Amino acid sequence: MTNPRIPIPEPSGRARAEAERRLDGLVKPLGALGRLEELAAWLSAAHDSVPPRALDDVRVVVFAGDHGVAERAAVSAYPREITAAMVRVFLSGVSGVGVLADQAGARVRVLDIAVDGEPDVPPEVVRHKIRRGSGSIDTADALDAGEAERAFAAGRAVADEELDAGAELLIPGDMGIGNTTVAAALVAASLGLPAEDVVGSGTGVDDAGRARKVGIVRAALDRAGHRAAEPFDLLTALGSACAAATAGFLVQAAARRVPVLLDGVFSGAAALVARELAPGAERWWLAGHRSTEPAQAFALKALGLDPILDLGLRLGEGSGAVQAVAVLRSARAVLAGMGSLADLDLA
Ligand SMILES: O=C(O)c1ccc[n+]([C@@H]2O[C@H](COP(=O)([O-])O)[C@@H](O)[C@H]2O)c1
Ligand SMILES: Cc1cc2nc[nH]c2cc1C
Repeated sequence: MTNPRIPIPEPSGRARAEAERRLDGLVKPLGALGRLEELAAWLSAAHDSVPPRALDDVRVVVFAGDHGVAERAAVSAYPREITAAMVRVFLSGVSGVGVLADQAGARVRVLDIAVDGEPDVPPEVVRHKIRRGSGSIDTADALDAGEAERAFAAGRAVADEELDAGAELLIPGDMGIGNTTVAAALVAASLGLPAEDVVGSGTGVDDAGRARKVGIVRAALDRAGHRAAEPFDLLTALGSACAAATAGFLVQAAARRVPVLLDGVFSGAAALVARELAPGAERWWLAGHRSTEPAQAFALKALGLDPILDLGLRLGEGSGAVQAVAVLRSARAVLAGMGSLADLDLA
């Protein structure tokens, strides 16, 4: 299978340099606004504008799906039926990300990409559905031939829908019991790491549960770790329809010059694979927060991304990233509103 590289534009180096020059002249000691200054320059480069434009229209898309590993072994602290039930919770507006998105003035859309079942939801929620569940990666491929490409294209189409409707910042959310096992396998295969190093406790499994997850990831790597060189083959073997759709979503935002705030371990793993399909796309992504999952730390390090927030979150759904929106807006406000050192009346 060939790897169709997707061209990604570069953020503006000119705007970044201009932002850095202006930040140095603001009414504060040099560098005193720390990471906010770096984010202000980053956003200026993305928008090719100093100050950058306001981020009024922020959208979270939650990609929901089931994973075969959760059926075969107790890899999660919760039953797989939670995935379908949570789709209804997202629709009712009382999910964690729903409440936190309200605080940020962001919208939340949920899509059933691969929930195992036919939930009673409006047709638009299943419009991009690829399949019911994904294969158990330790014993079989997650996806059938062609499904990774179809899910990736669906993710791109979803990003296009949101961007055409006016989105100025995209956040990928995830919902899927068992998905931290799949994310760990993708990161381990991509980076050549052993299962023990990447597996975490997900929704809160105990030591025995974590040991079971390590065993599953090890078996998955033994079975198909050698297929990591080709991104669609990797997604087919060790990923899921949601991972492929999330990767497409991330790539399309970058292709259209729109910033993304990555969330936890699942979007981190998808981003690692997405970068292989679209080198340079990572320049349009920020890491919204640090999750408790070790695989996320490895993925972000490999992508050269440093999390904005570190709140000990492990919810997924886009819940950490959406809280970083306030920080990005603050970074922009500094450039847009602060006075200059040169105007101080020191007499
Ligand atoms: O975002 C994270 O890093 C994260 C860490 C732990 C758990 N989660 C969420 O919990 C689910 C996966 O956990 P598990 O234990 O079922 O693999 C899935 O719905 C994720 O959104 C998410
Ligand atoms: C209730 C619940 C909500 C979630 N949201 C994301 N992952 C989740 C896992 C569980 C168990």
